[in-house]
This record gives sequence, structure tokens and C-alpha cells, in this order.
Amino acid sequence: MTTVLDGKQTANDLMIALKQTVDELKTKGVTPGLAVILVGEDPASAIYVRNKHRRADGLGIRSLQISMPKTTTETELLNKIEELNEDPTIDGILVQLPLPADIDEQKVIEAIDPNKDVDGFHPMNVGKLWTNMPQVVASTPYGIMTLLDHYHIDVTGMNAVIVGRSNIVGRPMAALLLNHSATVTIAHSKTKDLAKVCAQADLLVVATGRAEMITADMVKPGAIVIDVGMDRNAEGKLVGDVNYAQVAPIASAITPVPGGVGPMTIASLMLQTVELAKRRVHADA
Ligand SMILES: Nc1nc2c(c(=O)[nH]1)N[C@@H](CN(C=O)c1ccc(C(=O)N[C@@H](CCC(=O)O)C(=O)O)cc1)CN2
Ligand SMILES: [Mg+2]
Repeated sequence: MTTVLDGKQTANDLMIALKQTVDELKTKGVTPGLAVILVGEDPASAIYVRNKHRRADGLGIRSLQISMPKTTTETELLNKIEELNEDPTIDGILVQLPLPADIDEQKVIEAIDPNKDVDGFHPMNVGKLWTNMPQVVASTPYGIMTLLDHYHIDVTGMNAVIVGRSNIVGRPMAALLLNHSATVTIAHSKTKDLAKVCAQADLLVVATGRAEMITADMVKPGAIVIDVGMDRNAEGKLVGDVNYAQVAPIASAITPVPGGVGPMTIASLMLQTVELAKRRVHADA
């Protein structure tokens, strides 16, 4: 029997407990504050930002949604970040990616106060993660670890293969799995004999952005398969990077798309915003 790792349900369960924590923080005079900046009109980004706002709202987190036009200059964006860095009511700052092409993404990420960098993308937080002293961790890999934990899956000693080397998913995923004592391989578009590498995996995490590219022959029977992809297939249907129909029957556990990793990404953002806000209680005490 294959276990479907239900990210939607898990996220809902976690948010019930988190609401209590937020309520407790409020009795101590701290309302967690999250600022989400969206530059331009990318329709998918607009949906994700709206979903983040809804989740925050439901928890009682103060969520500041800042929409800036696609004509925004890099300087204007940096000034806005500076303003939020200085705002004591804001615990977490996030700039929705991707940014318009004429804005330097790395420069923007590095402008965020590392202590408010709720996405964990700032080099200081990346460094802390890779030295196994994580402060804030990228939401998608953090959500995947939380989902595995929720299903009592211990990755210690597992052969973990990650397909994809992005700063948002692949790299931080590798660091987290290594910190949890998995044996980690990062595969990517230049990897030789990808099918053979994937077929060695006890845990396969796929984040390539290529619709249904992981087929049954690339998966070891009994493997745990985590699909980070959100792609459209030829019929325009939302699918993952894994061919679910082929792979689900041979996997021991698998995430669906939608309803797997995506909801956990947003849940992680909420969990870490509240963690950042908790430090305000200690600072004020
Ligand atoms: N600053 C950031 N930008 C981006 C991040 C990020 O973590 N920080 N990640 C992605 C987008 N993303 C969150 O921002 C995100 C994407 C998708 C989902 C989600 O819940 N997906 C649903 C399906 C949605 C659909 O129907 O289209 C699911 O998987 O069930 C949540 C968050 C890039 N940018
Ligand atoms: Mg860019």
C-alpha cells in the first residue's frame, strides 16, 4: 500500500496548533507581523501571495501585502525593504520570486535584514543552514521535512537523491537532509544517467519544473517520492515533475500535486514567522 503524503491536511492540522501559539503571543502583547512584497503582475505569484495573506489572516498574523507595479525600480524596492527592516512591528519580510528581469534578485535578497528574512534566502541564513545551525530555512524544504516528520519518516541513513539545484529548493533541501543524517546526492540537468542515479534513492525529491519527467523506471520500488513540481501537461492540467500514475503504485509514499508540497510551503512560512515573532517576547521581557 502506498501512503499518500497529504500536505493539505497536514498543513491544516499544523495551523490549528499554531493559531493557539499566536493567541498566546498576543496575550504577551506581540502580534506576529509578516510583510509580503509582490512586484509586477505574474498571475501565479499573485495567487501564492493571496494564499499567504489568507493563511496569515486565519491565524491572526498581521499580514502586510505590498503590491508594487512592474515598472518599480530596484532602488524603489530596496527603499521599501529598508523601511520594513526598520519597522518593529514586522517580524518577517518576503519578496515574492521571480522578480522582473531588470531587478537584481540577489541584491534584493541581501537587502533584507537576515533576522527578518523569513524565506531563509539571505546568505547569512544559507550559511547557518549549511553549518547545521539553522535560523530560518527556505519554506519549501522546511515544509517537506515537516511533512516527513508528520508521517514519522526518519531519513537517517537514507540514500536521498534531489533532482534540481535551485537556491529555493534543491540546495537547502540537500543541507536539511544532510543535517538529518541522510546520504545526499544532488542531481541536475547535466547529471549523467539520471535514471540510474534516481533509481538508487530511498528518498527522491524532485524539483525540476519539467512535467512528469520522473517515470517508473527511475524509481526504486518502495522509495519515498516527494514532488515539488507544479507544471501544466499537454492538456493544460496541473501536474508535478513525477508521473504520478506510473510512480505511485511502486512507491511506499508519495506527495500528490496539488495538495502535497505546496500547502506545506505556506504552512512553513507561517510557522517561521511566528518563530521570529517569539524573539520579540524575549527581547521585550
Ligand atoms: N519568495 C518566495 N518566492 C517563491 C517561493 C518562496 O518560497 N518564496 N516559492 C514558490 C511559490 N510559492 C510560494 O511562494 C508557492 C507555490 C505553490 C504553492 C501551492 O500551494 N500550490 C498548490 C497548487 C496551486 C495551484 O493550483 O496552482 C499545491 O501544490 O497544492 C504554495 C506556494 C516560488 N516563489
Ligand atoms: Mg531576475
